[in-house]
Amino acid sequence: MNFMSDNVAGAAPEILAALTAASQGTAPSYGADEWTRRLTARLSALFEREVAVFPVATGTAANALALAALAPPWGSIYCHAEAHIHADECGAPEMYTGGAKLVPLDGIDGKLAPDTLSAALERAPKGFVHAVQPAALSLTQATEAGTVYSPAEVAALSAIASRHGLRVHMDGARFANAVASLGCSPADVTWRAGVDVLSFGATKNGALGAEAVVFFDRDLSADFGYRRKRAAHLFSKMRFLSAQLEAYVTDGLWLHLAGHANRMARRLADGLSALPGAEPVHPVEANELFIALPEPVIAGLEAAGFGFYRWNGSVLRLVTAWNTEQAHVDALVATAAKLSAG
Ligand SMILES: Cc1ncc(COP(=O)(O)O)c(C=O)c1O
Ligand SMILES: C[C@@H](O)[C@H](N)C(=O)O
Repeated sequence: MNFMSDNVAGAAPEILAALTAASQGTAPSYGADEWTRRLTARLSALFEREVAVFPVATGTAANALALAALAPPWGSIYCHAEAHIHADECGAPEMYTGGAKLVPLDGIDGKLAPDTLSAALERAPKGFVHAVQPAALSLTQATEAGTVYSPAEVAALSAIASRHGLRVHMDGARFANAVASLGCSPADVTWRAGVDVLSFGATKNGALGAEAVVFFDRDLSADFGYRRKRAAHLFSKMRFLSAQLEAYVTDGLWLHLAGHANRMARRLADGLSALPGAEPVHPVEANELFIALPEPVIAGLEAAGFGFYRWNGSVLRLVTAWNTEQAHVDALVATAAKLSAG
């Protein structure tokens, strides 16, 4: 029973069926296929705006290449200190931007606060030739702490960024979990709130391996095709990425899958939080939970074969997925309760 990450889950049957269907016969390559054409139309409808869509295979590629479209080599990119682009992408954003500097900022529960961003941008040495120049803000939605930004919170941060001439990127590796949690429209929490480009994630939520860079300001995507090709992310059989993504956003599958993951995280958090010595670290607003438990309980859960990250010390990270079984959630809680009872 593995709660290490939503990355450990398999692919949803609807996605696999779409791949099988897309594999019949031949199709034009490098994105000239019908699935890729339809995907752009579907995402334009979903976001209520004509968008430019570029499927890639990983979230890191989506983030790093999207940021390269927003920040020049001499630019700076403001993000949360726990942001995946800062902590877990091995310098890919810095490489693909040609050297832009990430500027990590602290924030409670994995979220940036307007005052923090504003103060950082006020003190940035704009026009000083010896210093990197503020170019982009990157927000993670849902965050690495399992929290979400409301549309108003995104809009407030984007407004500050815009006042200082920055563009706004959203790392949406878990965008579906955020939208399912917020119950808002995808447009309201992206372009209507000032976001210029979204890394639209699907891999963690039922796809086999597919992400899409979605430009709400299509002018910013003018050179992106070259960036993607040069980064070796232009798939010759693009239809197999696009078929996954098309199925993902058809009939609300993406939100159905994310809603289940979020409900399982909520159930897990409610069960564990009731145990003696349990200390939740962040609010549970999507499909991740961070909780401190007594060491004997943690060791007992590990011995019982449950999979999770020891995030730091006695704090665990547990992540649920589109197919997390309620019985597994209840088994973990019951085992922890038994261990707590000594
Ligand atoms: C918040 C966040 N962004 C981006 C990524 C990158 O995705 P990938 O591992 O596919 O490069 C991850 C990976 O799990 C993630 O958790
Ligand atoms: C790298 C690791 O954090 C991965 N992004 C995950 O969420 O599981």
